[in-house]
Amino acid sequence: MSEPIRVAVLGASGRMGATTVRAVQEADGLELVAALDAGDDLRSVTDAGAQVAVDFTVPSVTEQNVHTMLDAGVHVVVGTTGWDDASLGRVRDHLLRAPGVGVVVAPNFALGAVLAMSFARQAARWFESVEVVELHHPDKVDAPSGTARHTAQGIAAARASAGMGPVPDATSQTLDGARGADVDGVRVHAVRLRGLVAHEEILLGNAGELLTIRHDSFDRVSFMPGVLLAVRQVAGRPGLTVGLEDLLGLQA
Ligand SMILES: NC(=O)C1=CN([C@@H]2O[C@H](COP(=O)(O)OP(=O)(O)OC[C@H]3O[C@@H](n4cnc5c(N)ncnc54)[C@H](OP(=O)(O)O)[C@@H]3O)[C@@H](O)[C@H]2O)C=CC1
Ligand SMILES: O=C(O)C1=N[C@H](C(=O)O)C[C@H](O)C1
Repeated sequence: MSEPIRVAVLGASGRMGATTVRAVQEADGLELVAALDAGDDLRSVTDAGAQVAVDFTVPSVTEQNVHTMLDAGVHVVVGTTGWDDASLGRVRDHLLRAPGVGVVVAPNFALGAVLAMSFARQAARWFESVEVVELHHPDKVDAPSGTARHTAQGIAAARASAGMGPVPDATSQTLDGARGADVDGVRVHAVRLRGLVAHEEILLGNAGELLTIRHDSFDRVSFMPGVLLAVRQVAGRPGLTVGLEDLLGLQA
């Protein structure tokens, strides 16, 4: 039998970190060797001999955590949101100086959410109108969600490559925020409600018809199959992988 993959969890006391700690402890072929939270010294990741670090911390620290892990030669699976082209670019550059090391950054590890994004990209070129609504628990610190941004960016790219123009919208008088955020020309709306976990609706409209693609995470265990898949695959994927699509054999 092969040796288990040694895993560290960063943000281990948080909602996602605690769920990940349990999932790693229960998973075949994985061994939890470190569980860190705010204030802990990242050197304990390497002291514990971790091969893969999973980051579910906060947008303000996640990039620095990844650079520190890369300097230590540790593969990283990142679920924390807040990434943009600039921060991803800095990690890509850093990886040139860390040959053989892999980083997977995924805005959503729920298999249904990844499929919903893929379906939305597939549908995008056939619908004149599209808007994204994300709905989350009220303790979430960022809006719109990383998933909604990724969804909107994918839809916008699909529309652009199909040569489509802007989404029709005659709004000229509005209260600030009423039309949501503009992500590459796609309107994104964020709802925060006690009782929710993580949900997304993609609304695609044509004259006389509406296609709704909806995904619901009712429990954080929904993210764990994707997290464990990434932990198992990251060492075999040197460089930066953004999104789980490639790991699931879906078109990004
Ligand atoms: N990709 C995906 O599938 C998913 C991604 N997420 C994302 O994951 C992130 C975490 O979400 P969630 O678990 O709900 O948030 P929580 O606030 O519950 O957890 C974050 C944890 O990180 C800790 N933390 C803060 N700074 C550091 C640090 N420097 N080093 C180590 N730990 C630190 C926090 O400690 P303290 O509270 O003391 O500051 C807290 O325990 C968010 O960005 C969220 O959007 C969430 C769900 C799924
Ligand atoms: O904070 C959360 O809860 C979630 N965050 C991620 C995001 O911003 O997309 C993933 C999921 O939506 C849950």
